[in-house]
Amino acid sequence: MEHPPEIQAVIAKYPTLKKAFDTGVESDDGREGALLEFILAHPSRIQFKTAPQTLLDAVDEFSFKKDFLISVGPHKAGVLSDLLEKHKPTSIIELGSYLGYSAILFAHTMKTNTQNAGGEVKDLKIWSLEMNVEFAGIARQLIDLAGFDDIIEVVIGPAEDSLRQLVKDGTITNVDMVFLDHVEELYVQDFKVCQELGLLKKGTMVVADNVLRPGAPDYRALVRGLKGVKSEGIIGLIIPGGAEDELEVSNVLEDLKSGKDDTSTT
Ligand SMILES: C[S@@+](CC[C@H](N)C(=O)[O-])C[C@H]1O[C@@H](n2cnc3c(N)ncnc32)[C@H](O)[C@@H]1O
Repeated sequence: MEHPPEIQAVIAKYPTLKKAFDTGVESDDGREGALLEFILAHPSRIQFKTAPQTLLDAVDEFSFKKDFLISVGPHKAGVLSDLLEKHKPTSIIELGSYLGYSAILFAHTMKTNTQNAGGEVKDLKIWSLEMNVEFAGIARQLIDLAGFDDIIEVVIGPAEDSLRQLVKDGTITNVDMVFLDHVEELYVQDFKVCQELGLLKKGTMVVADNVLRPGAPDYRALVRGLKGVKSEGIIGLIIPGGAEDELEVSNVLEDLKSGKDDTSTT
């Protein structure tokens, strides 16, 4: 397939992006199983539990050398770690686990922050919601290899159903952070589900990935127009390739009403 010169230059520099540019396919074509095999045979594997960053580095290495992965990747990982260090969440709901990269990043950062502050690691919790059973299975294996199976629970099913069930059975009553990283078209709907379930309280931080690429303009307009929410975009790069994207970081300043149809704006 013939691409414009700027795309050809990107592909020449980052060959693992070729398939995505040629076919539009970025996941679910066998690469996830190949990643698991790569990780299980990786020379750093004996360090994964003692130094979980080595596992994330190995996933990034696969994305650079073997096949592109739709994980947040190393640049956005830095942005997210900084946010966690500032906000210090102890409970997180993530919509879209994929292979567990961001969940492992969150667990590692939260655990390090908590230990540095003399807090209790046993109080940390991440619910990572994933509807693809194969991806969820690989995520659980990587989470186990990184030693975070006590902190991260991968919940299989469509995010909306899992959110409703977790709240209904009393597993979740409130969270410090929501990470939206599943499908941009569902950000508005699932943000409203979190609101309806009473999860968006004063102090909650909601972070949404990919608001520029592929883009979530409706979501951005919603959170920026909501009374009681302070929202801004932070630049994050898609790696490999270096394409500029933004994460929308929304801090809830007052409890958002849990009325189902409440969409009150400033
Ligand atoms: C971009 S990936 C998530 C990447 C992950 N957060 C990371 O950085 O490692 C999006 C994931 O959301 C999942 N997904 C898509 N729609 C979903 C839904 N409605 N509920 C739960 N998961 C969904 C996809 O199967 C895919 O694994």
